Amino acid sequence: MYKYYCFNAIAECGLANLSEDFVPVSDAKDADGILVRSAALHELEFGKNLKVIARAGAGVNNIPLDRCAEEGIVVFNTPGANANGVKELVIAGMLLASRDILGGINWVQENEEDGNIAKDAEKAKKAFAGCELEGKKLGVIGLGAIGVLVANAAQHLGMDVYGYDPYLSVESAWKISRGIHHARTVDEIYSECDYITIHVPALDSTKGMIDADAISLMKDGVVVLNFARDVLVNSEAVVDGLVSGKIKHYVTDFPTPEIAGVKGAIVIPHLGASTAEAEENCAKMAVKEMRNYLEYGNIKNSVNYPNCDMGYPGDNKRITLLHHNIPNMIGQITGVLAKDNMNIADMSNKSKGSYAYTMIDVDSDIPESVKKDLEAIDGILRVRILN
Ligand SMILES: NC(=O)c1ccc[n+]([C@@H]2O[C@H](COP(=O)([O-])OP(=O)(O)OC[C@H]3O[C@@H](n4cnc5c(N)ncnc54)[C@H](O)[C@@H]3O)[C@@H](O)[C@H]2O)c1
Ligand SMILES: O=C(O)CC[C@@H](O)C(=O)O
Repeated sequence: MYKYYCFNAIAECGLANLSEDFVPVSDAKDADGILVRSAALHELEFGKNLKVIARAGAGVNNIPLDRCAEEGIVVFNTPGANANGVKELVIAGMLLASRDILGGINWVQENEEDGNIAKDAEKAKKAFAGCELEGKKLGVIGLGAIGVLVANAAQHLGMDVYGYDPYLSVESAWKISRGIHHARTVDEIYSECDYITIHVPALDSTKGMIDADAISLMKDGVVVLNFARDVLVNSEAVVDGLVSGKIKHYVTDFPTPEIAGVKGAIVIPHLGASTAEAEENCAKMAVKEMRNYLEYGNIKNSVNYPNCDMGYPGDNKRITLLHHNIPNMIGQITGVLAKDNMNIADMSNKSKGSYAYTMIDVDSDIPESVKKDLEAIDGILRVRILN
């Protein structure tokens, strides 16, 4: 029996994929697994039974990844599951910044009682005229699941698209349209583009990257779009840019007190992934990841441990070990099994940064003493016996 706790509303169609072996609990401290969207978990003290956190979404800056790794908690996210929803809102954001659609809609609402509204609209509309996207230069910073979709869609709209991503994955390279220009430096994006959209994770290396220096390189009247995270921009610099007119519009999915009321800011209440499709995709993927890990120990799409998948153990018994990525771990682990005369049928060991994961299938029952002996090895963070 596995206990799980949901920190946010997780789409029902995902939860429906949990078997009757999974029961919801009302206190996160009792859970084996946590499902979460954007709730901040940094201050949360984790229960000792917690083994997995599955983030139904892409960004994991709401989760203390290193503390989780040290406490033997595997954190997953759902790569790409909400990318299309965000892409569509970014395109909408570019249109809102190009045409004064919001101003026009407000004018109609303010004049709803006007019996001559049809005629008066024809006079008023010149105040809301804009420009087209076609032929304009778009810079996309970060060509992951979202950035690639935005770049390709913008190209289909006739934009001249530049992409910058020094860590481009092979998967993204396969997906990106041939016509997207490869920007070799981020400064090239800043200086060349009329629209700049950022799709990178919030990391120490990316926080505040749109600062006063970056903005000073941009064209006058640039449109900056941020559907990734508020902390990627220096708010003060963006507000200064809007006030001076250097930035024509700052379109963001992240309301903050600094930016919310500033003229030229188009602020959306974090709706990028709020589509039925995105919520369902994320919930299904997060539930699948949590289930596969709790039931079989398989890791796919973890952000703090390596991927490692040995499928279904069949008649074998499975031991899984989360540990530090240090020398002689395998020797010590197999030494414990050898002492108890256990035969290894299959095994896998993978590492990611400072952490590693070992899965071992044996063809006999596993005595409780083996678990204790394995836990006693220096550097072992969690041992599970999946009988
Ligand atoms: N508004 C929303 O609702 C919403 C929804 C999904 C994701 N997001 C945010 O968008 C971010 C991107 O999502 P994704 O699904 O595309 O993630 P992703 O991991 O698929 O892509 C991120 C890309 O950024 C690149 N990158 C990292 N550092 C970079 C740098 N310094 N310069 C340029 N590129 C860099 C990576 O190589 C990767 O290709 C997430 O981390 C999350 O914060 C927001
Ligand atoms: O869950 C959400 O609504 C937002 C998720 C989004 O910010 C993400 O990083 O995937």
